[in-house]
Amino acid sequence: MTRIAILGASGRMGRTLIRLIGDADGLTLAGATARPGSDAEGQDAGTLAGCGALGVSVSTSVRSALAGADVAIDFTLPAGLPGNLEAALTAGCPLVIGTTGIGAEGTSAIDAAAASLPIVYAANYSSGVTLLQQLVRTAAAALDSDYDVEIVEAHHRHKRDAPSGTARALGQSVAEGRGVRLDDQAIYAREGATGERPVGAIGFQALRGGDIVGEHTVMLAGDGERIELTHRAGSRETFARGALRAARWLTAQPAGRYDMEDVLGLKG
Ligand SMILES: NC(=O)C1=CN([C@@H]2O[C@H](COP(=O)(O)OP(=O)(O)OC[C@H]3O[C@@H](n4cnc5c(N)ncnc54)[C@H](OP(=O)(O)O)[C@@H]3O)[C@@H](O)[C@H]2O)C=CC1
Ligand SMILES: O=C(O)C1=N[C@H](C(=O)O)C[C@H](O)C1
Repeated sequence: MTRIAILGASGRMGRTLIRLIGDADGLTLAGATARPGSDAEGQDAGTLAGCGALGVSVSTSVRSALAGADVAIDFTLPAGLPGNLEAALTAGCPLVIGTTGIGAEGTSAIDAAAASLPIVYAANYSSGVTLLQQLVRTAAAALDSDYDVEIVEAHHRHKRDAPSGTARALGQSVAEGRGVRLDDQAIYAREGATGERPVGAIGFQALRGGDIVGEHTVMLAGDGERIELTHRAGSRETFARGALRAARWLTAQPAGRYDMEDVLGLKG
C-alpha cells in the first residue's frame, strides 16, 4: 500500500487526485493540506473531493500532513512551494510537484532539494504531452529556422499563470531541438509596431476562458506549408493519473530530480 499526502487538497487538481486515490487499489490517502486560512481546514478530504469520507482531515500544516506518508503530491500555487519543499526535506518525504508558474527561483529551489530528496517535477503529467515534448524536439531539430515556431495554449478562466508551464516546456523542447537557449529566443507578447518577426524567435500566445481544461499547439510555419502538433486534455484526470503513476514510481528512486520522461521510461 502506498500512502500519499496531497498538498493543495481543496483545489481542482487536489480534489481530482483524492477521488482517484479513493478508487485505486494499492493507494491510500495519508494527509491533505490547503492554504493557511483556508475554509477547507478541518473538513474531511474525501467529503470535500466528493467521494465520501476518507477519515483524513484537511490541515494547514504540511508537516503534520506528511507524517505517515510515503510520498507527497504538490499541486498548490507558487507561494506554497518553499514551505512544501522545506517540510518534505525535514520529513524525508519524496515529492511529486505539478505547480506551474514557479519561475527560476522555484526551479533552483527544486534542484537544491533534489540533492537529498527524490523529486519529480513536470509542468504536465499527461502521457500525451510527455510524448508531444519528444515529437516537438524532433520536429524542431529536423526543420531549420525558416520554419517559424508559435506555441498557442488555451486554459480555463481561473488559471493564474501565463503562458502555461506546458507551453514553456514545449518552448524548451523547441530550443533543445534547435540547440539554442529559450531565454534568447522567446517572445511572450506582441502589440503595436512590432517590426518583422525575428528569425528563430519562439512565440507564445495564451488564451483564457470558460472551463477549458488545457490545450496546446506548437505550430512550425514555413513558406507554403505549416505543421501543427496539438494536445487537448479533456479531463483533469489525465494529469492526476500521471501524477499518481509518478508517485508510485518515485518511492523506489534515490534522491535526484526526475521528469515524466523518466517515469514513463522514455529516456534512451
Ligand atoms: N503539472 C500538471 O500536470 C498540472 C499542473 N497544474 C498546476 O497545478 C497548480 C494547481 O492548479 P489547480 O488545482 O487548478 O489550482 P486551484 O487554485 O484549484 O488549487 C490550488 C490549491 O493550492 C492551495 N494553495 C493556494 N495557495 C497556497 C499557499 N500559498 N500555500 C499552500 N497552499 C496553497 C489552495 O488552497 P485554498 O483552496 O485554500 O486556496 C488549493 O488547495 C497550478 O499551478 C496549475 O497550473 C494544473 C493541472 C495540471
Ligand atoms: O492550470 C491548469 O489547469 C493547468 N496547468 C498546467 C500548465 O500550466 O501547463 C497543465 C495543464 O495544462 C493544466
